[in-house]
Amino acid sequence: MRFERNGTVNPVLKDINLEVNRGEYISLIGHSGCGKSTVLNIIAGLLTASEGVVIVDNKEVNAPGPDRALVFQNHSLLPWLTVYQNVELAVEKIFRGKKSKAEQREWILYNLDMVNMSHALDRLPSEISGGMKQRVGIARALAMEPKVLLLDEPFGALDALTRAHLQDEVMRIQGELKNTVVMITHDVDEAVLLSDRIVMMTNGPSATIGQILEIDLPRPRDRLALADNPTYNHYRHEVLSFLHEKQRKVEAIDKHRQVKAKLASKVSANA
Ligand SMILES: Nc1ncnc2c1ncn2[C@@H]1O[C@H](COP(=O)(O)OP(=O)(O)OP(=O)(O)O)[C@@H](O)[C@H]1O
Repeated sequence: MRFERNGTVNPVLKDINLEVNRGEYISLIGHSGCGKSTVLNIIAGLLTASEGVVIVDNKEVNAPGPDRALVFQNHSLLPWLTVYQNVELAVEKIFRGKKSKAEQREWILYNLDMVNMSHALDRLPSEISGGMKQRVGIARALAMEPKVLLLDEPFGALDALTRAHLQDEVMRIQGELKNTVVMITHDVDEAVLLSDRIVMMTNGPSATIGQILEIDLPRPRDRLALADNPTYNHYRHEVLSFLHEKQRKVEAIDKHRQVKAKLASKVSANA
């Protein structure tokens, strides 16, 4: 993937080749700016790859579609609609002519119940907490019955307790519905806890997949029990060492640049 701005070409991603199985939970992890959101936006059809294609269910996709629902870090609810109406909007769009009004209502309630939001159906987004907004965003995405759920740091803006609670809910829902999920995260514990595979990306420019780690931990997973589990800690260590090794490289390159710049300034001062 290349971005062009003011006549300058910026190569962001290169050779991203990833096959995701149906029902699999994949996390993308990598340093800030390496291109994770770009990958997700290409899958969502919001960006078109400079080269290559995205295939979902044997079909090439190059525009947004209801088969791929995206949930952002900053909950994107419409502020003038209630919790119920926010989900209703998506459900009406997808199921118009396919489900009756009563069936649609049942489906909206079912999905809001799934994320434990049945108690706040008539509240506006401004009247609920950040974690609750994120739940509604997830319910709205699930209600679209997407083939692929795309989560862009869905828990990033939440406090630790709410984050843990919502992670558990997403794990439970995914266990029930067997959604295919691609999630961006910066949180190593979150990646290990939730994923079947962790895709670790190298630093940009021309970022690519550096390593893929398979997380072979039985489900359902319990965060407390896993804290003392040596296999869990091994996976955690693998991801941390990947990220730190890459980080060291960045620092090494920066140092190299600093040294070069210092030398250059000395040379020009002596000239
Ligand atoms: N529309 C765009 N036009 C030009 N450059 C872009 C555009 N979108 C992203 N970039 C650049 O592409 C690179 C990757 O950005 P991206 O947002 O995908 O990274 P990221 O890994 O998701 O970062 P973060 O973890 O900080 O959210 C960055 O250098 C960014 O500045």
